[in-house]
Amino acid sequence: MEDYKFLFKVVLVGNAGVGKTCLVRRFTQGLFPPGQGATIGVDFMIKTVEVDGEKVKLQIWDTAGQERFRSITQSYYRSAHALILVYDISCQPTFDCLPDWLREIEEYANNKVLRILVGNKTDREDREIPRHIGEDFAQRHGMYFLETSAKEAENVERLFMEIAVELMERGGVMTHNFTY
Ligand SMILES: Nc1nc2c(ncn2[C@@H]2O[C@H](COP(=O)(O)OP(=O)(O)OP(=O)(O)O)[C@@H](O)[C@H]2O)c(=O)[nH]1
Repeated sequence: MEDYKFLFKVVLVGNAGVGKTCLVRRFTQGLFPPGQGATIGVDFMIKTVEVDGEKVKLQIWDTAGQERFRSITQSYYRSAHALILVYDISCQPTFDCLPDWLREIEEYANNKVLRILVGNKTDREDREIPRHIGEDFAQRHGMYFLETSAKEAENVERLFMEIAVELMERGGVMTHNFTY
C-alpha cells in the first residue's frame, strides 16, 4: 500500500510559454530545464510532501497551452482539486487571455475547485504587468494570488505547499464532494 494520507490533483493551465512546465519541474525535480519544448496534450508528475506530519501526495497535471490541445486539456479540469492559472508578467497577451481561461474553468471545473492565479517570470526585467494589477484581478475573481520565478525558484515551493495546506484544511469535505 502506498504511504500517504491525502491525494490531491493539481492542474496547471494558461497560455503557451508562460512557464507551466518549468514551474512543475522546479517543484518536482528542483531544476530549471534548458530548452523546454512545448507540452503536447498533458504531462503528469507526482510529488509527496509533508504537512503537519501527514503525507500529502500531489498529482500535478501540466496541460498544453496551445489552442489545438484545448479539447484534451479540458477533460482534466473536472477532477482537479486545485487549478493554477498561470500568466507571464512580461507578456501582456498572456494576461489579457485570463478571462477566457476563467470561462473555461467555470464551464469544465468543479465549482469548489481551489483557484490560484500565478504571475510567473518575476526574474525578468521587462515586466509588463505590475504586481497590483495581477493582485486586483485575482481578488475580483476570488482567487489566491502569487508571483513566481521558476528560473530562480522564487515562491515555487510556497505555491504548491500552500495549495497542499489549503486542500488539507478543506480535506474532510472534499473527499466527499470531489471525484478522483
Ligand atoms: N526568465 C524566465 N523564463 C522562464 C521562466 N519559466 C519558464 N521560462 C521560459 O519560458 C519558456 C516556456 O516555458 P514552458 O515551461 O515550456 O512553458 P509552458 O507554459 O509549459 O508552455 P506550453 O507547454 O506550450 O503550454 C521557456 O523558454 C522557459 O525557459 C521563469 O520563471 N523565468
